[in-house]
Amino acid sequence: MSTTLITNLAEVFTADAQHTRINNAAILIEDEIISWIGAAADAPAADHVIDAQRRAALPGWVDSHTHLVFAGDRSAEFVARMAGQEYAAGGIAVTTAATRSASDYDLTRLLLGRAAEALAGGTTFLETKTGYGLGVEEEARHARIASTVVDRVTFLGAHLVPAGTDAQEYTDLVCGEMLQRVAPYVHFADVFCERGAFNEAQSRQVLTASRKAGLGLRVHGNQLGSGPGVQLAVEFGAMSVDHVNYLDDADVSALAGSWQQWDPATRSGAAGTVATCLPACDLSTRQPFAPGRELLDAGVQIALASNCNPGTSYTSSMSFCVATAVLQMRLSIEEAIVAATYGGALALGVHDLVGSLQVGKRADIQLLNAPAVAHLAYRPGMNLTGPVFRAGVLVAGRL
Ligand SMILES: N=CN[C@@H](CCC(=O)O)C(=O)O
Ligand SMILES: [Zn+2]
Repeated sequence: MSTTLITNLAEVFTADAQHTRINNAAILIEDEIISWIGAAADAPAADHVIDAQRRAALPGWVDSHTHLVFAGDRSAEFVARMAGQEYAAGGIAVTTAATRSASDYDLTRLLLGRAAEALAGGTTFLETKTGYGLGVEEEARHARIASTVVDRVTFLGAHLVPAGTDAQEYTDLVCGEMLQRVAPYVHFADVFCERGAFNEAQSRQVLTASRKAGLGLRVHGNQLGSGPGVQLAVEFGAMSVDHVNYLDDADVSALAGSWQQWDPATRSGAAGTVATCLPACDLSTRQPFAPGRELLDAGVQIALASNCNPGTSYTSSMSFCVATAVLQMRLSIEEAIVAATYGGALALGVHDLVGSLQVGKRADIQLLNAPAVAHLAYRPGMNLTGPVFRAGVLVAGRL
């Protein structure tokens, strides 16, 4: 057993249930686990000592929603959108064509590069989705490649009905052979329940089959307009419903109802459906921000994620998402950090492992080149990520 003490921290924000903040602090790591946190003056001895030079520490980001297995470029679509064009689900087909023609080597190389960018930005736990294959062989290939790089993989065969294919036939394929082929590589299944993608009946079919296959469920819902996505997610006990831009009172009540058996003070009980807000996507598609403030006030557990993908949100910067959530969505800095760490972990069902700095949790820690975590929003657009530790090992940045 080896111990490492990170000391001389100006501030530690733990992202625990009480949003505990400790000034002049230190963190002790035993192998890959946090074994002690407290005032630096009281710190135990350790085999190795790291002087954090008055930096602030917080948990590594848990990015619970990305689409990183892709090739090609859609910057022209983005430029057209900035000139007034509306975002439509059909853009997915452009990336699908480019991704299908990329070799395993190229797709892996591209994915590794994106995962490294995320890590350098402080993301220590990463989910990604398939969904640019849209055929049995391609979806299985993308799932297999993703499973070699990221922490959790989500099957999103139900992203778009490929051109020239009958919607019902394609949904049957997703729920049958495709699901069977990807299942060994994935943890979750997702469906894009939206106008131009999958309707309520088709989404229901995908969720039913995926649940039967033993996968955790997620839904892309209420992104481009109001619709049945949120209600379906709650009805099926999905772990998250993501986007949530267009919610009515019944949607918010349904989400809040799903958390009734959860005690936020002890973070115990039966978890409901996390509402995942994607502020970088909202900006890039010129959609209204998801009502994160209202959801929190209603008692809903929320997550913030990057939704890094070539169509709607080509950034993996969780710091940018946190700053935007504070500046534009009226979350406090503590609420935004918790949503981007513990909230993401809850959405992925890994909250006992990562997402907060607590004794017994994996030592996924990012240090900021700043004395307080408030600088994440106070200095928006600045790259403040310093050394990043994953399972107690320095994996990015410099001491
Ligand atoms: N909304 C569906 N899927 C992605 C966008 C995919 C694309 O346009 O390529 C999203 O989460 O925004
Ligand atoms: Zn998405």
